[in-house]
Amino acid sequence: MHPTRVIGLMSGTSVDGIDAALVEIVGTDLDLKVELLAGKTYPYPAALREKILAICGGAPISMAELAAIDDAIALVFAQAAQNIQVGYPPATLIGSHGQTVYHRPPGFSISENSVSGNILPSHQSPFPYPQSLGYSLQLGRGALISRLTGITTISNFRVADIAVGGHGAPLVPRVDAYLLSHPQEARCIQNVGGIGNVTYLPPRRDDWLNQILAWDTGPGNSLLDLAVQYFSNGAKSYDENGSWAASGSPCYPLVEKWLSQDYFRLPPPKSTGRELFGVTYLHQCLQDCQAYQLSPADVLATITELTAASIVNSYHAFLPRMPKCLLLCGGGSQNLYLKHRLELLLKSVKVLTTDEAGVSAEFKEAIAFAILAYWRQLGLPGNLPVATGADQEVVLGEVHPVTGDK
Ligand SMILES: Nc1ncnc2c1ncn2[C@@H]1O[C@H](COP(=O)(O)OP(=O)(O)OP(=O)(O)O)[C@@H](O)[C@H]1O
Ligand SMILES: CC(=O)N[C@H]1[C@@H]2OC[C@@H](O2)[C@@H](O)[C@@H]1O[C@H](C)C(=O)O
Repeated sequence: MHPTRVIGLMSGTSVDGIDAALVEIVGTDLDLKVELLAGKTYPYPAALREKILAICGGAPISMAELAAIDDAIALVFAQAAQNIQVGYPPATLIGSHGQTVYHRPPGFSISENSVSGNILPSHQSPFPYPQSLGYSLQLGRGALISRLTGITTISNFRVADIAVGGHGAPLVPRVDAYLLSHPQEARCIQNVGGIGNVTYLPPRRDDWLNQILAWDTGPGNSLLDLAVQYFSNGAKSYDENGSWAASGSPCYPLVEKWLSQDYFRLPPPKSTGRELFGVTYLHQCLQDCQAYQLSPADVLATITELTAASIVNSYHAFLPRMPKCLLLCGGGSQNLYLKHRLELLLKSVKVLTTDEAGVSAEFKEAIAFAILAYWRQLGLPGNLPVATGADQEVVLGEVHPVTGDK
């Protein structure tokens, strides 16, 4: 069987840049195999990053600006796709996640969403209006990426799952299941990006697929990155290796207070984003810290502890049993202090990275969107209803074929 060469493109909630992965894929599920030929992160131009972070933080934006940013993002994504395949035979498919700028889990009605005036029709609608559907907006339109690269592009992966009642996130669990499950061992795959998310994989026997669990654990690096920027007056964007936090001490009463927040108690399926764990949340944390006269290093240690404890507590609360092993991925897997805290809190659970199980910890999400695009082309479902809360499996992604003239 000839492998299919696919490019996966992803920019996550850290908004640090575009992760691009050029992969070769064979098989479809238990026989799925993926080889990473090249992986690279292309930082966003500073002005574009600032604009995206402002929108994510709720800054008002005109429709004209939205259109311009949508295309600016598509352009840098297309450039990333062109660059990653230099020196290789061209890919035949791109899976582009785009940039999330807004995410609303299901369960809110339109009237709860800061829309002034009643915008719903006053007459009786012939349809039962799905008041509580989620909404998730990823910018960087696939049609433009396809046009610029000359490669069929799949984008907008989250909307089909949302339309059948799901959160549209996390979408990586089905990929985790086929790439990282183990025949005898229960594992957790923990991504620590801007937001953290876990996939629990029981040993691969009997009804294992139906026993997978997954959810967003809460903040990954989002609060930590914002705090580092604040304390360094913008000179640093993250706590490299966690060494700044490691020089302080966590304030446990504050960690306890923050952990009592509703999101952490909510049972899965659940998803979140910078709308909750963003600038406003950090300001509240900084205000709470004042009462304890914490140094910047102590604040960073306390926020890192929140990330670690929210992850571990959610396992105790929502998993049928603790896993044998935890495989970390995402940028936070390089934070040695966070890893150390997780090891201490998890006691007998082995903490490794997905690299040690053969899947790049840095590029796993980009690889996942290459696989989701490949499944889309084969007409195979990409979501895992137990992870997203959808009422059925669905094929994910909108196809933007190449139009002929480039
Ligand atoms: N050497 C390092 N030490 C500590 N933290 C690091 C290091 N390298 C990267 N990070 C952290 O990882 C973050 C980027 O992670 P990643 O690219 O996985 O996030 P993302 O994909 O944007 O987020 P998400 O998974 O939520 O969509 C950086 O913002 C930084 O906080
Ligand atoms: C709406 C959105 O972009 N969600 C991201 C975010 O970043 C991490 C976590 O929250 C996860 O649920 C999701 O991304 C990964 C790739 C996913 O869908 O599995």
